[in-house]
Order: sequence, then C-alpha cells, then structure tokens
Amino acid sequence: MTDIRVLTDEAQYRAHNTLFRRAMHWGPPSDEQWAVTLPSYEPGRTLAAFEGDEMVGTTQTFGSSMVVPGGAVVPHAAVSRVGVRADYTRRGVVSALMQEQLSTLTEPVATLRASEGRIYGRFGYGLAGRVRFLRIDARKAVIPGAPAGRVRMVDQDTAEKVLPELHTAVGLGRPGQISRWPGWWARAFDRKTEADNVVTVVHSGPDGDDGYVSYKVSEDKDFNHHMVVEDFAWANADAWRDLWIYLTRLDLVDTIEVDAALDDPLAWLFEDPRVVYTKDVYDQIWLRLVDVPRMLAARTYSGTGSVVIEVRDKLLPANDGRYRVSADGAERVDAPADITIPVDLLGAVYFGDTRFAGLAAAKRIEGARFDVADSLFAGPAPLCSTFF
Ligand SMILES: CC(=O)SCCNC(=O)CCNC(=O)[C@H](O)C(C)(C)COP(=O)(O)OP(=O)(O)OC[C@H]1O[C@@H](n2cnc3c(N)ncnc32)[C@H](O)[C@@H]1OP(=O)(O)O
Repeated sequence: MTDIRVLTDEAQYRAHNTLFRRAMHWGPPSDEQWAVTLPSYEPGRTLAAFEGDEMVGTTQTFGSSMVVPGGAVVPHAAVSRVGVRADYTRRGVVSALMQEQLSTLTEPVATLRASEGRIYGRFGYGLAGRVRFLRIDARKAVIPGAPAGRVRMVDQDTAEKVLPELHTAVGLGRPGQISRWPGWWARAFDRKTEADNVVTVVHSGPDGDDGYVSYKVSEDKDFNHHMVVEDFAWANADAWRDLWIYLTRLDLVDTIEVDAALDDPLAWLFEDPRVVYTKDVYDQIWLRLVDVPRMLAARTYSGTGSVVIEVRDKLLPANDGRYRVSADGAERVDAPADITIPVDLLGAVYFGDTRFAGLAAAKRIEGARFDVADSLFAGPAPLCSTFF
C-alpha cells in the first residue's frame, strides 16, 4: 500500500533529491550541489511516496505566480522532481503522488516540464506552450541605427542584488511567464556549478533599468565563439532592441543561441532576416488547470460571439461542468454544450497555442463552433523563460 507523506526535514529532503536524481540517471547531489539545492525545498511542498519505511517516489512544487492572457497574474505551482525508484515503477506510485498533489494544491494552476510526452496527460496536464530554439549568425547580424538607451555590464555581486527585483519588474511580459522563487535564484547564482563565466548586462531607458541579458561565450576547437543566452527579459521594445544591438555587436562571437516565443519578431530587427535560423521547436509548458472556473475567469478573450464548453476532469470532479466563454468573460452555465473537452486539452488550448479546430481534426474533442472558440482564445504565443 503506497503511503503519501509531506516531508519536513533536511535529511528527508536530501533523500528525496537523491531518489529523484537516481530516477533521472544522475548521481546523488554532492555536498556543494546540495548546499544550493536545499533552499528550493519549501515547507509543506515536498511529497514522497513510501512503501513501509522505504521512500519510493517523489514530487514537489515551488510557489510562484503566472501571467495569463490579458496580463493578469495568478498564483501558480511549479511542479518538479517527479521520480519513482526504478524497482517500483508501473505500480501506481506516481499516480498516487499526482492525485495527492493535485487535491491539496492551493494554487489554481500548475505547470511542469515533462521528461516524456506520454506521462502527464492522464493527470490533466496539457501541452500548452512551445518554444523556438534559435541560432543567429552573429557575423552577419546587422541591426541598423543607434541604440535608444544605455547598456552597462554588471559584476556577479551586483547581478545577484539587482536581477531578482528586475525580473519581477520586467520578466512577466507574456502569458506563461512565471515569477521566480528564492531557491531558483540560489541555483542560478551558484558560482561553483552554474554561474561560471556568465556575463550580465542591464539596460536602462528614460525611466531607469528596464531589461537585462545574461549570456555565456565558449570557444570551440576551430576557434569559433558560440554564445548561449541564459536569461533575457525586457519591459519595452527599446530595451529589447538595444540588448540585441549589444549582443550582435560584441567582438569574437560567431553564433548566438537563444530560446524565443513562436511569434517573437526577432528576425525583423536585422537587415537580413535569414540570419535567424530556427533550429528546433520543442514543447515547454505543460499546464494543469486546477481550478477551472477561476482560471477561465482570470484571462481575457478576444473575438466575437460565445461558446459553451463542457469540461470533464476525472481527478478533480469539482471542475466538471459547462462554461460560457465570450469577450465579456467566462461563467458556469446550465446550457447545452457546443464543445466537450477533457481538462488536459483545455490546458492545451488555454494560451491559444493549440487550436480547438486542430484538436477536433485530430478527433481529440467533439462538438461544433471550433472557429469561434479559437478566435476567443487567440493571443500572443506563450513563453516561460524560467526553467525548473
Ligand atoms: C516534472 C518532472 O519532474 S519530469 C521527470 C519525470 N521523471 C522521470 O522521467 C524519471 C524516470 N521515470 C520515473 O521516475 C517513472 O517511470 C515515472 C515518474 C515517469 C512514472 O512513475 P510510475 O510510478 O511508474 O507511474 P504509474 O505506475 O503511476 O503509471 C501511471 C500510468 O502512466 C503510464 N506511464 C508511466 N510512465 C510512463 C512513461 N514513461 N511512458 C508511458 N507511459 C507511462 C503507466 O503505464 C500507467 O498507465 P495505466 O494507468 O494505463 O496503467
């Protein structure tokens, strides 16, 4: 019989971390790694599955908040460190953990990054946001004109002081972006294992600091220099453009790699849009609507007309019901449904990255008026620049 417990002390947290790392085929945390990992264990957020006295499965959440379409920010649980001991898999351990986690979450929405695409749909998570992995030919990347503001390089001590607050101010500009927790920053600033050779520059405009980028450059055996953009946030178009001018005018950089939203207009900054090459598009945000009525009401809708959506949620049946969605908002109704959708696929369409019409074509949902629903849910492509 699997018993789910909330862990409370450091020895248990370390055993939890070791079990998760082993499930991912990584070794246990070194003392150095553990010192920067411990702050990410927040009281009341760490669950483990036990068989008798043996820990056999793990999960935890980080407390955060998330931007929804229209710009509102809602409490959000970042779900992570899901793992089952290899000698206990396929016996329902993670199912028990997920059920307990979902039914005790206080946040109306949870997201995660999935190691495999077949695991989380059954727990109500849908693939809600994809990201483009770009490579830029820095030698040919010409942005005409002069910068509008000022870019200054900051040392590591200054970055540690400035970035958390600056990210809160400028990093939540798109649906899907999430606020960061102290344990996230502790790992990002860990100089021994993470922050080695990372350079940060901060942009300021007429109203003060309004953007930053952190990057790392390495040299290959042929003496070519490759930049990886580690973290990038901006509050306005001038900050975004100026930081790209800075990055593409740096000496000794041949290529730049960066993650960007599907609709990021980056290519249009350059005289030659082909300097931006999409290397890959991959899934990023798996979204679980924990409180469907609250999350449908939290976002705004575009377009005209209305549609009644019937939601089915096996794990959280309080979400079952019909909701009328229009540009005026969303509310529970007792009216015939146009579309019937399971909660994982409602998560997939929530940001507009997946279309109702596409799900219908794939025979994943039933009903009518899919185009009306798609125009209501349409919006800027989501992005989550905070890996967890
Ligand atoms: C957010 C993150 O942390 S992502 C990291 C996730 N962790 C990993 O990938 C580490 C390696 N894998 C593991 O630790 C485990 O195999 C887990 C967590 C993926 C699954 O745990 P288990 O306890 O084996 O899952 P459980 O027995 O509850 O399975 C539930 C269902 O999911 C299915 N399932 C579980 N894992 C997988 C998988 N990797 N691929 C396909 N189906 C799967 C099971 O077959 C079962 O299906 P059923 O209900 O139709 O019988």
